[in-house]
This record gives sequence, C-alpha cells and structure tokens, in this order.
Amino acid sequence: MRIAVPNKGRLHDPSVDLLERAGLHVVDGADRKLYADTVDPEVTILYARAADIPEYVSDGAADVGITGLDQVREADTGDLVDLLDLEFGACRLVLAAPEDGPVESVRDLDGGTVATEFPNVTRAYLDERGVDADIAEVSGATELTPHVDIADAIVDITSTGTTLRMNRLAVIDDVLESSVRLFAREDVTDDPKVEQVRTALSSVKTAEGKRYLMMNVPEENVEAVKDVIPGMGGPTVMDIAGEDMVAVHAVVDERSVFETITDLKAEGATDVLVTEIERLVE
Ligand SMILES: Nc1ncnc2c1ncn2[C@@H]1O[C@H](COP(=O)(O)OP(=O)(O)OP(=O)(O)O)[C@@H](O)[C@H]1O
Ligand SMILES: O=P(O)(O)OC[C@H]1O[C@H](OP(=O)(O)OP(=O)(O)O)[C@H](O)[C@@H]1O
Ligand SMILES: [Mg+2]
Repeated sequence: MRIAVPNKGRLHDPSVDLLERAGLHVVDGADRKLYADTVDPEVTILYARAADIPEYVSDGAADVGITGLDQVREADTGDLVDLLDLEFGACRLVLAAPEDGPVESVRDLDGGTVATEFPNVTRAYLDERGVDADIAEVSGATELTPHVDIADAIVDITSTGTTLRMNRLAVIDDVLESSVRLFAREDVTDDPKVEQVRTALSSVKTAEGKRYLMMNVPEENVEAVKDVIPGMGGPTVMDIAGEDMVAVHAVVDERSVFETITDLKAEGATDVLVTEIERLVE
C-alpha cells in the first residue's frame, strides 16, 4: 500500500512526524527521494506536492493520502473518502477584497474577476450563489492581485490573518474550513491495511489529549480516589505486596490533570506519576 505525503512546505514535517509517532517509521528516507520504505514491508511512502496528492490517490499512484481538505476539494475527483481529521494545517479559504473598496458582498462581484489558486472551489462557490464572475487563476501571491487591477477580489487561504491585513484586504465571506485529512480512494476504504493505518494515526490523535496517571493510595481510600478520577472507565487497582497501599493507574483528560492531582493528594495519594501516552486505541 502506498501513502502519499507532502514532500515539502508546511505540511511535510508534521505529516512525517505523525507517521513516525504512529509507528510507521520511515526507513531509507534520504532527502529528495520520491519513495521511502517503512518498517511495514507492505507500506511505502510516496512524496508529492500537497496540491498533487488528491490526483495521485485518485489515479492509483497511491492508495491513501495526507493533505489539506482544500486540496481534496479543489481536485474534485469525486472518488475520495475522508477517513480522519489529522487536525493540523488548520486554515480557512475566504473571499476577500480591498478594505474600503466597492466590494462588500459576493453579489458585488457579478461581472467582476476573482483571483485564486483554487479555481474549482471558487467556481462552485460563485455558482451556488448565482454570481457570474470571471476567475483569474494564479499560482501564488494572490493577495497582490486586487491592487494591480488583475482582480476585484480573491479566494485564498488565511490562518492568522496577517497576510490579508498586510495587504489591506478584508474578509467578505467564508468559503471553506480546512485541515489536513487522511483520505483514501473509495475502492480501498475497506482494505484491512488502510484500516490499520487509519487506526494507527487515530490512536496518536486520541493519545494527544490524554495522560496516564499512576499513584499509590491507602487501601481504605480507594473508593474516594475512584470518585475523583474522571475518565475512561474505572481505574486499574493493584495490590502492593506486604503494604496497606494499592497502586492505582488511570487514563485521564489532559485538561483535568491539574485539578485532579489536588483532589488525589487530599485523599492520601502519594508518588503520583503523570506520563504522556504515545498511542491509545479505544
Ligand atoms: N497559512 C496557513 N496556515 C495553515 N495551513 C495552511 C496555510 N497555508 C497553507 N496551509 C495548508 O497547507 C497546504 C499546503 O500549503 P503549502 O504552503 O505548504 O504548500 P504549497 O503552497 O503548495 O507549497 P509551496 O508554497 O512550498 O510550493 C494548503 O493546501 C493548506 O491546506
Ligand atoms: O493568515 P496567514 O497566517 O497570514 O496565512 C496566510 C498565507 O499563508 C499561505 O501562504 P504561504 O506562507 O504558504 O506562502 P506561499 O504563497 O509561498 O504558499 C497562504 O497562501 C496565505 O498567503
Ligand atoms: Mg503555501
């Protein structure tokens, strides 16, 4: 099975890092190589441009891919299934026009021109609203185009909003919310290997928000301790040989750790260990 992964740009490092954390270690992945083997002899990585990945998966050059939802929508191949939100590369595609300019709503673009790197998404957006505008396809620096009479507005990516502000552009409408996804061609979604990869990546995402707590607790306080531990099922309780203490282990939400520890101390818990979890298969 082949996984298409961004070869450069902002999505490369977090994608490779996620595969590594999922246990799909890359072997023999020299810089600038287009293919890399993984520790699983059945899984190969194919490095490609983020924008080309949906086509590669659709055409069968790869079976699953990792790239932004914006790219999947733009490719519009119609045969790709979103398997998992990997939650990085979060951004919005927005319609934006010069601050204090005449364009205040999408309707003002009737008869005008919109510049974008996303012509298919933009066309669908305009058609849905019955707005008849030309599309000028550009391959970067889209924010410049309204200031040099190439376009009246743009559809482009924003995350912090800095680039729009620097170019004196205001958001007029949201076009698409995007984040990086694991997706597959429809005909391979039931393949056990695809499911194995999805589970491995999902287990990393699930573990990210969780911590493993270990502590010693006086035997008579076990019930009270169980009550203060929020979380996934009951904790594991183990006898400690020759002592009146028991060991308690539990998986808890990262956000509750700070408060929970205070409550645990109040119930006599000692030697409380908090550790990160690499993977968690629910
Ligand atoms: N500013 C941003 N914040 C968050 N995510 C972004 C941002 N810009 C782009 N992305 C996401 O990353 C994807 C790839 O963008 P990136 O800029 O890494 O590649 P590229 O522009 O195709 O490559 P390059 O500019 O290096 O040739 C986008 O399709 C989008 O999903
Ligand atoms: O809202 P912001 O945080 O300012 O991010 C938005 C900018 O980020 C992306 O550009 P990128 O940095 O990828 O440069 P590129 O044009 O070379 O792709 C995107 O095309 C915007 O220009
Ligand atoms: Mg870019």
